[in-house]
Amino acid sequence: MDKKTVVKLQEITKIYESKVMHRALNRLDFEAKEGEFIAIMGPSGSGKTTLLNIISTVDEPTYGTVEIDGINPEQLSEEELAIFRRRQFGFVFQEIHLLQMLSVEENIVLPLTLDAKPVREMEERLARVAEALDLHDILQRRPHELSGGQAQRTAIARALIHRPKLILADEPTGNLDSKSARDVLELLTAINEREKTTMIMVTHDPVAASYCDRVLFIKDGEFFNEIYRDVNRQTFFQRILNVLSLLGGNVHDLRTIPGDFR
Ligand SMILES: Nc1ncnc2c1ncn2[C@@H]1O[C@H](COP(=O)(O)OP(=O)(O)OP(=O)(O)O)[C@@H](O)[C@H]1O
Repeated sequence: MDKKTVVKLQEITKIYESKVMHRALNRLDFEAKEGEFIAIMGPSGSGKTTLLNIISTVDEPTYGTVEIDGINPEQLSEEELAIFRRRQFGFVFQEIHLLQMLSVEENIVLPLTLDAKPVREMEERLARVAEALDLHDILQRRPHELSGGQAQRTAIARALIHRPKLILADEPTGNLDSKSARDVLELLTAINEREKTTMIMVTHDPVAASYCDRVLFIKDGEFFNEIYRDVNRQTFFQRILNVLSLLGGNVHDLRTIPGDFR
């Protein structure tokens, strides 16, 4: 049976009208099926974050249609949209937005607190994500007492606790050392496989992208190429590098050099 389509973007154009008009996306089509783990890559300024913002309904396209889980967000009121976003999405960013006054535990359950879920349900779900992400020993700590990897795992726990349909990540490993980055990617992969959560991740890092099922490359706001993972992550990584070298752009975008692959 065909997998369900979770995200469907058709002919998306985004024009920023500041002092000079800028076309950040040009007639881009994009689809994500249930359970897919997709990386979006492209040179700096190619429109990756703009695309992610449109998928997450934080921004609207100038032209084109967006459908998330069969719903057109433009037809929702501001309030409905805020609730839709909170329930359907989990966000993981490079800059980890944990609330400093709250403990790790309080940060993680925040999406459930906002939805006024019963305490028992919160506790059960907290226990489950804490176990999966190896966080139980640090639940009472404050964010400033965490390592980068622990803080990112806390942010992932918060993004997962309400079992969203879709996890959206913008450079989730950008600020981590290579060991913590690998831990986070392995965790995301495990969650993706176990829970069938759809994941879309913007990244400059070909190693991070090699954990995904599919890599979409964009250039100047347009579709450039798309490749699918094969059995071997090392060969997938090589193929990603090949497309990146065709894509051109700034070499500084490639924060990981091939020798860094593990
Ligand atoms: N609010 C805005 N107003 C005007 N132009 C913008 C705005 N946001 C983004 N842009 C422009 O749109 C283009 C795409 O930006 P976007 O942030 O989506 O790129 P990106 O691929 O995520 O880049 P990077 O890898 O550097 O984060 C860039 O040329 C950027 O300068």
